[in-house]
Amino acid sequence: MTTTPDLTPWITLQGVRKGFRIGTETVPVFSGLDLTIPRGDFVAIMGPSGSGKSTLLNMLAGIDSPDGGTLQIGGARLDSMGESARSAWRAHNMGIVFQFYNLLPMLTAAENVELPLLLKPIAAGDRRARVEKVLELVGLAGRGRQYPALMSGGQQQRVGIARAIVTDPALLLCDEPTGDLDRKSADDVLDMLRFLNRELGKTIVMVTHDPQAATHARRTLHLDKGQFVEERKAA
Ligand SMILES: Nc1ncnc2c1ncn2[C@@H]1O[C@H](COP(=O)(O)OP(=O)(O)OP(=O)(O)O)[C@@H](O)[C@H]1O
Repeated sequence: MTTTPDLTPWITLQGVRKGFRIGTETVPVFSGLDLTIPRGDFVAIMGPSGSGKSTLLNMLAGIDSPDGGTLQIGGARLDSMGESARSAWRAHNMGIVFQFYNLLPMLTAAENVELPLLLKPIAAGDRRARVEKVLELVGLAGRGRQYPALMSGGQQQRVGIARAIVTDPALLLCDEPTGDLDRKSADDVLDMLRFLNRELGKTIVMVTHDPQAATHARRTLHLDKGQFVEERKAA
């Protein structure tokens, strides 16, 4: 079954302000950012260095909080939550895929994938079954005992994706997920993300510098000077 996003906004940013204090001054990054993303969408965020892509992703992840405005995901108002509520919310509702994988080198692929499940009341046998299932889903069946250092970049990123989806979150945030990969491995990872979006209905927000990576998304938003200046619907 191929899923299509319904058009009801699921992620909503309204008038979001965010700046960073440098010495006595606050340098604004966003002075009234609006954004809506429906559930089931796959959005690529592009923009020049320093335009605020990571700042946006950190706010969506609940790692950082807006200075003003509203940020809502599903029914949750992230802007009015405290830090610990945001991290609990994050653990239950989203997975994050990083540019440099962020795998722990002393753990096997399967142990890395298992980590987010350790925070949940799941029996060890069920945990391992779930890990095996997601490793299979990302094309790494039987590779669970391997250590990350012995895997290619593309395989390590697949482990990163497996770890991000093992708790079955509705939202995946991807920060330059192909930035460290050659074209072939990048395309494999992008096909994987597209599968997760189209077939499993995951909502995906992906920051990327790579225009070809962006073509895998349903739409691309260009961030410049604190605003989205262009929106292109994928064919
Ligand atoms: N912790 C911080 N303290 C001070 N300034 C910051 C901080 N984080 C980001 N900034 C500033 O905010 C602006 C946006 O940074 P951000 O990292 O979000 O941009 P970006 O679009 O992700 O850039 P890149 O493509 O280079 O990763 C930049 O001017 C940056 O210097």
